[in-house]
Amino acid sequence: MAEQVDVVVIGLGVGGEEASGRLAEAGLNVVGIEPRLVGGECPYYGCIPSKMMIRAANLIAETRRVDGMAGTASVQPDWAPVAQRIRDEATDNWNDQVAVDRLVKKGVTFVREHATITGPRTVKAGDREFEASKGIVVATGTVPLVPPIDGLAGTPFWTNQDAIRVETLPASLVVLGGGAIGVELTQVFARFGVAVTVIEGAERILAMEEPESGDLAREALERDGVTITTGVHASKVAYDGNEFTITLDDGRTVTGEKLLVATGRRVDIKGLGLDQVGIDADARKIEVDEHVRAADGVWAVGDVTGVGAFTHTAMYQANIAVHDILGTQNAPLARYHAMPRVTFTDPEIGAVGLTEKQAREHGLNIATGLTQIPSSSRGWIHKAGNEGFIKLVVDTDRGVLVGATSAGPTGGEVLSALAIAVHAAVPVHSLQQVIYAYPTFHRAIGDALKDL
Ligand SMILES: Cc1cc2nc3c(=O)[nH]c(=O)nc-3n(C[C@H](O)[C@H](O)[C@H](O)COP(=O)(O)OP(=O)(O)OC[C@H]3O[C@@H](n4cnc5c(N)ncnc54)[C@H](O)[C@@H]3O)c2cc1C
Ligand SMILES: NC(=O)c1ccc[n+]([C@@H]2O[C@H](COP(=O)([O-])OP(=O)(O)OC[C@H]3O[C@@H](n4cnc5c(N)ncnc54)[C@H](O)[C@@H]3O)[C@@H](O)[C@H]2O)c1
Repeated sequence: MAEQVDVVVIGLGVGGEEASGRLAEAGLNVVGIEPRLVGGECPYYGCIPSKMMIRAANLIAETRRVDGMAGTASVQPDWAPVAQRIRDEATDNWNDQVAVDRLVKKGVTFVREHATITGPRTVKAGDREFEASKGIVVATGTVPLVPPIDGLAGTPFWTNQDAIRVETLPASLVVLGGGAIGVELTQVFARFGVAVTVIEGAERILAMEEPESGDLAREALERDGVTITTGVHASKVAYDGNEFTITLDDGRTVTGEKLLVATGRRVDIKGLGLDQVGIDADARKIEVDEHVRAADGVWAVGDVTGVGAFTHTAMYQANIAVHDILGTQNAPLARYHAMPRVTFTDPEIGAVGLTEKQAREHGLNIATGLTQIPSSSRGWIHKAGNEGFIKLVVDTDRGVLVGATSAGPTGGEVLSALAIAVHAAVPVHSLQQVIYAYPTFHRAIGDALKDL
């Protein structure tokens, strides 16, 4: 017999953990189901450990900038403390007991099983079945997308999970895919002395961002000794027990001791039973409306919705689902026009809203403003490592920013002002009247506004 509850949350990554905890704290009877680690990809194999790696790699790069500016310094990179910190501080040796206890303390009934939807409002998990009077929240995230390249399957290639867990660095690494995961991890490993080659199928790395961002990231990675190949795909992969050989479309070959596949993510919802609630299980994502409702009695949050695969998006959507399920008056509605994202390379590349190309594709009349960080007062003072720029994309009919990129030593932080401007549609005329503190990196926003 099905156990009667209020809500069943399937998948306890960032989105599911937030939604289930909040609903239980609000007094609902909530079951959270997760076969792997409570917290999901971000704390164990994603954001947190990768940013710990980046912190370490950036310390090395900053130390190397001492010469000529503050004396002399040398650094002998050592991966051991990085691996140790990830094991001890970030992941508890990939043990989620603390997260499980935290969730249970909030009142969630935790079930460590794989869940399947068996009918409207019913979910099976192992030998238990639940009937959820209010409904089901699907928060099953994504898995690495592995392209069907001849020979690749069956080789011991890395995904992000292997790269995050690495204890001993290889001498050389080939990275397939120059998106967020590819470029962040490439820079880390290169700064620790690994010979890295990136193969990116698009014309630029960070292909979804402004072309200036891809160019900046490329220059930074090349300064770190990385070899980058763009505009070409891998057609064949071979592994001889010691080394990978990747054959490219144009006949060239690239070799490396390890191969990291970072070619995007895909939802894995085929066996979830979505057809039981009228959702297409063959779709590439679960479509949601402004309440993040996917069907009657079904909400979806996080990467599975295909709306920007970021932790902040999963949290944002979880909040909307929670309010909708609780029936809050004037509940918030999902709006994605000011979606922020930061690629944590050095320089950091933050962006919000539309790129210039996307804005033009939307049929908007556009003006852009661009300024270089090294030519700002603070950038000039900063000197070594000051590369970056601010680019603004303005809808000239409405007189508001619809997108912006902020790249530089604190690009992700400077982005905050631009994110608010895009989110709240602050008139450009008003942004031009702001007093930007001197000499900050964010004062360059004023310079970019003058360039419009
Ligand atoms: C290397 C890397 C670095 C990243 N860095 C950042 C960053 O700096 N900033 C940022 O914002 N984002 C970053 N991300 C993205 C971020 O990790 C994801 O957007 C976030 O984890 C999505 O949360 P989620 O809850 O949607 O899914 P997930 O975290 O993927 O969790 C989904 C959970 O659902 C479970 N599940 C799946 N199927 C079932 C089932 N049938 N039954 C029960 N449970 C199921 C899974 O086991 C999993 O634990 C990074 C990702 C990677 C890989
Ligand atoms: N700082 C952050 O917020 C952060 C960091 C890492 C990951 N993430 C999230 O994780 C998601 C997944 O990251 P990702 O880097 O795997 O995906 P991505 O979609 O960002 O980039 C994948 C890249 O691989 C390329 N590619 C695809 N197939 C290829 C092939 N066969 N050969 C060569 N290149 C190929 C694509 O052109 C693309 O540039 C991101 O979209 C992002 O949302 C966020």
